[in-house]
Amino acid sequence: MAAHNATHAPDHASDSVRDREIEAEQTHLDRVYRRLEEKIHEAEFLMDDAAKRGQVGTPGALAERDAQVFQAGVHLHRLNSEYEDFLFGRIDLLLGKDGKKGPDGAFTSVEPADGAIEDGRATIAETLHIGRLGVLDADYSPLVIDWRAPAAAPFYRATPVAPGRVVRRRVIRSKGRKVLGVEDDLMRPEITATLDGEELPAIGDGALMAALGRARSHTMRDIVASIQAEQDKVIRAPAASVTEVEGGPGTGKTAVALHRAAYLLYQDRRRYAGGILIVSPTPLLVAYTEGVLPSLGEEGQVAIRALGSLVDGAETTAYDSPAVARIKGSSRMQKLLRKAARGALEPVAPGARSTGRKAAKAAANGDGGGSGTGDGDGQMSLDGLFGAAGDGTGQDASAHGSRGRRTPPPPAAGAPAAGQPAHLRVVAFGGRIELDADELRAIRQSALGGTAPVNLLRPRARRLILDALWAKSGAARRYTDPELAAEAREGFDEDITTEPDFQEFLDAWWPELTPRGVLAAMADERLLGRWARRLLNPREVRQLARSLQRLDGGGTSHAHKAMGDGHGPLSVHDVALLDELQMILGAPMRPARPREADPLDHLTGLEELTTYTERNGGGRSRRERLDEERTDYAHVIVDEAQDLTPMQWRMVGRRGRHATWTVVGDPAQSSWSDPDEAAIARDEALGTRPRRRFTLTVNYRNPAEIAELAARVLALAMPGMPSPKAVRSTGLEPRFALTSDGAGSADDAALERATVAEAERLLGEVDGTVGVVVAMNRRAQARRWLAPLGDRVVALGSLEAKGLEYDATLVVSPAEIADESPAGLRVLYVALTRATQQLTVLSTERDEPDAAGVPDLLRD
Ligand SMILES: Nc1ncnc2c1ncn2[C@@H]1O[C@H](COP(=O)(O)OP(=O)(O)OP(=O)(O)O)[C@@H](O)[C@H]1O
Repeated sequence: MAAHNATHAPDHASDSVRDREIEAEQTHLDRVYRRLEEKIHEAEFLMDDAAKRGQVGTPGALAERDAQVFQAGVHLHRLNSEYEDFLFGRIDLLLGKDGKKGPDGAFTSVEPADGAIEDGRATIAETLHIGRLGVLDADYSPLVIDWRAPAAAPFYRATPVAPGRVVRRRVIRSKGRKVLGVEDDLMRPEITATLDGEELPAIGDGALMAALGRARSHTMRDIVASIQAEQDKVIRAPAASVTEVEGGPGTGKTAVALHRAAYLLYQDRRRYAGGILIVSPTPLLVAYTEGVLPSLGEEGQVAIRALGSLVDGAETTAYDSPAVARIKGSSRMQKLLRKAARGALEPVAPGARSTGRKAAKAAANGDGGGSGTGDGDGQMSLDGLFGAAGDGTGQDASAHGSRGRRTPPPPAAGAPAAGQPAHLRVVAFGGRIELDADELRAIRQSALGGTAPVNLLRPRARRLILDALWAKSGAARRYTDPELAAEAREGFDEDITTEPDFQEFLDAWWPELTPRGVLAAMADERLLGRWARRLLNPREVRQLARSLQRLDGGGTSHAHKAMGDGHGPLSVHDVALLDELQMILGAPMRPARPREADPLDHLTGLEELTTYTERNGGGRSRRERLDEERTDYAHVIVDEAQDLTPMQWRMVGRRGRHATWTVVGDPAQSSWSDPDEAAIARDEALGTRPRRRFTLTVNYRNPAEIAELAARVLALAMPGMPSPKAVRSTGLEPRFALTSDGAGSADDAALERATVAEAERLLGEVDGTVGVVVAMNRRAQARRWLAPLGDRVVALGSLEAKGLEYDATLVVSPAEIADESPAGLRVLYVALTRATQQLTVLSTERDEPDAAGVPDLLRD
């Protein structure tokens, strides 16, 4: 640890000393901005010059122009970005041991020279300013060191226990071009150091505490000014193979992951041109964190995607009930999907869909809609998509923006109107040749042999059909000369395949399958039962089929009708299934998209493979295209890794087959019920690459009072698991409230009154945000209750709270949250660790509160 162990002298510096120090930093910042302006002019000149070069027309000039425009463009963009605090740090250092300087102009040695301190006195030999980008003066002396450069590491790593050369670390707060204040930590408080003959003063109460005390908004801030030593080690860890980071709530895992992405790009921009993917559990967390990288000067090369949006065209926040999620996430689905993808081609006996249709009708009528309806097995809301019905709060518009809801289903690609043909009849050599149902089935089985992607087997099936027809025609016997036979066969094939009827037959008999179509076909309980034999039990088959009926636009008696359809709402877990199916089916051949023309092509008459214009063209941002196009990244960062299901690990693994990885998570916060199964899938995704493990131990989010309460649930959820150490305390104990005086009634009206009243109270207590966490199936209800309170209050289902934080949190009915799933206690632990300042727990009868209102689960 650095700052919270560091010594910041009591604020003894007088106002005049403080003003003088601020003024000195202002002078430096002015100098930095003057230099930045010069650099902007330089970059603009380069852009101009490059455009002229484009007209020269030789391949060399063209390539040079492209590289130059690209570099100058990136540079200009960075320089032009208005940073809130471009320059945020400073270190004052003793003379280095060997007196050598690095390429950034700073001394390289970490340890002070012998004799740098004598009789408790020392002279400052070097002062470095740290900022978001490195800036060199015209004489190449460092005006600002990039926070990621090796010379900046002591700013983060120095502690009073191991200060190295650092005597004083200063955090500078500025807005635009104005310095607002400074906060100092002394790393060697025992010595008297002088700079330019004057004693080095220490100002303020320390930077970390100042940063942690600030009110929270709806977006995360970067922590560049106060990264702590144990975090810095992770951020700067070499990118080889797999870096695993564990740590409790609030230890900065997400912050560290984001800063690591920026660090890796700085270290080796060329290597990571292949893109960095950050996988986040929810779109809420994506929205919360996506401002951090631009504030660190990095944007284009990093894609932050939620698990529900990793597959193009899918965008969902709807959750399956825990029982269904468990089935869909399990690695048993691999085999089942493979069977379904092959089975979906098979003809179906009439009436086979009746069960499915009945269930679909029930779902359409609202039965089993996710609000606690039993399925006859005595379980809670088994096949409901939590919140799938638009609740209209607008808090997560994408939640209900699943394409299927908003856009009409496209026509069924390749699906016949009247089901599968039972036989094939063609006319050749003046006679009829026929293949009956059994023969067709045998051909299909033979074509399907092996593991090749189903859609890519169609040409093989076509060939086998032609072989069978040719054999039946008896024509082969008529030709003894192989050359003549081959010629006749060619003519035969051509005659048959150019018949529109044959093409129609093929489209119907071997339609091009789509992932959504296959999922929709699995909504048929009878079919699913057949494919799931020995994989799922009958109850699981029923639960899964019912949940997939939402996808099914069907209602015909034939599975194929559903296959091009399936445009109903997806759940987050369906997305991993779609990705798996995409792999099983294989992408059919598509005609190449024509390349947009580069205007310079016309000038030069040359064809470039890619041009800067093209890479940045088409009116779409680089970021947008990165998001859309990439399925293989150079580095993959997985946040909240403890929550990935085995099927999600497979989906993410496919995006990092050649990548290095950073995987951050906390097993104590896992909402997945079978951690062992997930661990196997995680190992498969990460392969046998060597791993480096780090643990983060300090909780920067919760005050000690809240962390202590949460630790009680942790002890129940994972006995023996250590809690991270809270770094500050507010003196405010968590509050316990009841739905009505003493009784803790569970009726909805009483719960609404109590929830709204407490949220209002908390709004009055804090300047920033208030998060109200409820059980998943109360999500829509809570949003309605709280909508009138404005946008400082956010209502969240328990699974959505992951990774987020609020100044104050209200947790509604711990028992309801804990009872929701086998992982309920861990989900409750997540809910209790979201607050930076205040926490209220609201109990109902079900929580069995004691006289002080403390629910059973939270008592000592
Ligand atoms: N060194 C730091 N300086 C200032 N703030 C920090 C520091 N480290 C973490 N924080 C703050 O602590 C809070 C928690 O960080 P973060 O969300 O990254 O933790 P986490 O480990 O991902 O938590 P969870 O497991 O609950 O998702 C954030 O507000 C973050 O900005």
